[in-house]
Amino acid sequence: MTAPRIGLTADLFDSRGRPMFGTGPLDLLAQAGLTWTRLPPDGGAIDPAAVADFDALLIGGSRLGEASLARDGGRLRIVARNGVGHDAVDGAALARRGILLTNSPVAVRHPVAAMALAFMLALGMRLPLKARLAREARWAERGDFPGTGLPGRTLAIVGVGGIGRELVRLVQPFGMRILAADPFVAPAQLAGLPVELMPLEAALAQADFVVIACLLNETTRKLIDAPRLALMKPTAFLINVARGPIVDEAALIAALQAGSIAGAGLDVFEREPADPANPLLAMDTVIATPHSLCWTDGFVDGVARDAIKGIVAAMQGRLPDHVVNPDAIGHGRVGQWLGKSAGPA
Ligand SMILES: NC(=O)C1=CN([C@@H]2O[C@H](COP(=O)(O)OP(=O)(O)OC[C@H]3O[C@@H](n4cnc5c(N)ncnc54)[C@H](O)[C@@H]3O)[C@@H](O)[C@H]2O)C=CC1
Ligand SMILES: O=C(O)C(=O)COP(=O)(O)O
Repeated sequence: MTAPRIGLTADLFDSRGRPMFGTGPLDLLAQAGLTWTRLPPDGGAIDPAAVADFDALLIGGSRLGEASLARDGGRLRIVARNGVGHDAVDGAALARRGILLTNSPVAVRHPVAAMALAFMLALGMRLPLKARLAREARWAERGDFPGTGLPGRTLAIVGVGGIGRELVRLVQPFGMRILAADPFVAPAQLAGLPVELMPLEAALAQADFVVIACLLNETTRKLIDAPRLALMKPTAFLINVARGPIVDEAALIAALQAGSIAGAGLDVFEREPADPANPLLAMDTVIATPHSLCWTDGFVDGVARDAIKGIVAAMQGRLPDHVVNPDAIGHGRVGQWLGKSAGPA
């Protein structure tokens, strides 16, 4: 039996070639006698060779669809998403071959909700503009730009899953009214939370701050389109911490240019990396960050630890936590390795 091979996608490394989560999470592999390999840059989609030759993959934002599975030889046990959103991975195609797909939903909650709150505070206080006034010695103008405080204002959260509910908890001290639009959340999940569940349109029309925190799928693609943006107040801010394609970007640009909404906080874009010519990047009313504002120490370490624990479990013949394509579990391929270690390191 050959030593198990574990591949890490190239986008999990920083610009100097170091794992972006430091070495701590990788120690979990070493402690289990497992070694890892950095995969070559994949141009955005997992190379079929990675599926042919590896027992486990830890993946950042790379796409993995049927094309990536062309050389599957039956060896790959698990694809672990280093994050929670798995819209770029075809979990059903993996399940058909008996390959587990896992994600890391726990460690993301606080940092991503905190990122949404950071956008709310920074947009409301006009932080980038005020920082520029100081840098350019324009103190005389500081009274020209009153901000928007959070107390007494209305927050609408689109998607009250793990991140959305953490945001509800985080904004408690600010005394906001909190609306939620989520057709699929179980009422029990909102029990005890001071949230008014309502249709999206009603929430958009009343909100001063709208935070997108739902997943991307075919029901949420362009969910925030021109007619829905038109429902928002001209004083309201839109914040997207989830996935770019949930918002119709051309419609958002038009709404900002027309002043029909006050501003936007965007960590995610329809196309990533965002085109440098994207007008959103040049607007004074927009704070844009490169899909990484929440990458604090706790986020990068915690997410990678959870994902790597899943890989260790599968390599040791155990079912990992947070399997997002449970249909894979009944497949004969899983039956062949369950209870069996992937082999000596
Ligand atoms: N910018 C970043 O770095 C990060 C972005 N994310 C994104 O945040 C998303 C949410 O993460 P979690 O809260 O952990 O996921 P989750 O699965 O716990 O919650 C997603 C929520 O969206 C809701 N939803 C589904 N369809 C909807 C619709 N049509 N309208 C409104 N709500 C709808 C679901 O019912 C669920 O409550 C992830 O899927 C990911 O795309 C997550 C982590 C980091
Ligand atoms: O967890 C997610 O869905 C994220 O977007 C964060 O993970 P990433 O930064 O894409 O590796």
